[in-house]
Amino acid sequence: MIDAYTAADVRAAEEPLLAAERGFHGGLMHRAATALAGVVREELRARGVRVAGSSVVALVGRGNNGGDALFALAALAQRGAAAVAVALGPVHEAGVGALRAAGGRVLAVGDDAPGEPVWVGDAVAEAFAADVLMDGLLGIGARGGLREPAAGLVELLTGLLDEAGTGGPTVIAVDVPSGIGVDDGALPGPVLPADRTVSFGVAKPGLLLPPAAHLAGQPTVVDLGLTPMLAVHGASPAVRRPEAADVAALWPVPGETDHKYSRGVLGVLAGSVGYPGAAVLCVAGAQGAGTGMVRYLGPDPVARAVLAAHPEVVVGDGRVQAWVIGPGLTDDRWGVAGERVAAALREGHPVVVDAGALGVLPGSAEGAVLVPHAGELATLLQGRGVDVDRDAVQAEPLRWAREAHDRTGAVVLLKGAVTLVVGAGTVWTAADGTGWLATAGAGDVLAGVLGALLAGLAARAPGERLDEDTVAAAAAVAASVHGRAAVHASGGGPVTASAVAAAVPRTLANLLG
Ligand SMILES: NC(=O)C1=CN([C@@H]2O[C@H](COP(=O)(O)OP(=O)(O)OC[C@H]3O[C@@H](n4cnc5c(N)ncnc54)[C@H](O)[C@@H]3O)[C@@H](O)[C@H]2O)[C@@H](O)CC1
Ligand SMILES: [K+]
Repeated sequence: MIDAYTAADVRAAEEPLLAAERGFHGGLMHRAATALAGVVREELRARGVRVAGSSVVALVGRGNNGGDALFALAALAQRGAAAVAVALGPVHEAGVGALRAAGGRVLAVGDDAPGEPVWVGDAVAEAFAADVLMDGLLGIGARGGLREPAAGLVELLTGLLDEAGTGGPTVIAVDVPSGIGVDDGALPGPVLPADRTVSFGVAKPGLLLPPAAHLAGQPTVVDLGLTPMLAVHGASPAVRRPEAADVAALWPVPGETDHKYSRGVLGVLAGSVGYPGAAVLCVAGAQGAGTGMVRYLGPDPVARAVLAAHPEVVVGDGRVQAWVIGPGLTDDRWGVAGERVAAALREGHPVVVDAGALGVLPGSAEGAVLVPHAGELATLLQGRGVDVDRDAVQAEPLRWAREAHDRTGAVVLLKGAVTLVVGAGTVWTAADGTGWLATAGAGDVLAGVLGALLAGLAARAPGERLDEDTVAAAAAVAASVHGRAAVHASGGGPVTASAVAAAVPRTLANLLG
């Protein structure tokens, strides 16, 4: 599990350690900088460049984030790298001293920065020509986005990096990409996109939350010994992302005495004469995820298509442990869908609600998991009197997913390259897919996978309602499996929703094996 804690929790955990350090050389900043320098060396190796003779540049801001970057540069200079700090104001004095003592250079952008004064264009050129570029402008002490002159410099560099494609330096963000909303993943101003973020102690929410997560690259968490202090403070993770072991831990694996009913029966109310494929794909996702049985409800021609693809499906009503309601329904069926959602919730069954059925939710949909994309979330909120559109949802997905949770009582899984799951407690994310997964029908498969997982979990606890955090965790785990299946099916190339569903059993076998 990647667990992310808010800046305030990290500070509260750090403070007693920093106070107790009293200038001890091997303290937190030394550890952070040593680990950071180690990651830079890894990235140099990955580029086929030796440390001695390499070029490493850091953009350095006024706080301890800049201090980390300066000490890491000093460590690299000691190993023979040409290490250059671009200071954008007054910076960590001891860090500058260490860098200079190790033979590194300091360039100054702005009157109040130490070092050789340079024109911003020259600083950009120096940074762009490096093998590795560290972003140490702002860390967890950031208030709002980058200000000038850092903002302008980052905009120029981002433009150059965009044009360069895969050329240009490997960018490593120090703790967080500078200028992101550390706790909410917002982007209040320009941010340098990183290939990798080295986060100290624990991950920060902004590394896992869209839109900032898209600029953080691969997160690497360096253990600084903070975890016991976080526990002492009673801090709990603000955002979590399941990893392979967490998928395996939650996924219900059949035992010797299990039968189809004890493994979970999923009801699927999906598909229409206009969109029969949505039903077929949803059922394919559920079957791939290993549900005990699927009961399908829908128009005859669609039922025939479902049976043709999946002869093991039972058509018609009956006992189920969970529902998927909505994929591919046309408006003539929304009324039926709304009644079925309300009935399932009354009976205490988890319900995955998608597409058209999102518009016919009961006043309180507690117990449901809504699985909209950004446009559907905007429509759902508009229907409840909120003035918001798709672009606003994409700019602040956490805010609007939370708004939808607050207004409906349901767990909200907001689909995207980074999937967000918001319930009353911890926020969950998943980001295991590929860009190729943005294809028609992929959402129907996800609904089926999640429905199957919820049916399996509900079958394990007969007569009990699944608690909200379990449902939210299941939603993130299903999104992770769906993304991983897409990666398997894709092999780096295009992928269809059918191929994603077909890859789910293999993906689960790898995860559970
Ligand atoms: N204190 C330590 O020894 C440790 C610090 N760590 C590092 O320290 C960082 C936190 O250090 P700080 O608390 O100094 O915070 P930052 O390094 O994030 O810097 C905050 C400073 O920048 C200024 N600032 C805030 N918002 C700004 C904005 N939008 N534009 C321009 N300037 C702005 C403020 O004046 C503040 O002094 C962490 O992110 C991490 O990198 C970690 O290495 C762990 C140990
Ligand atoms: K940073």
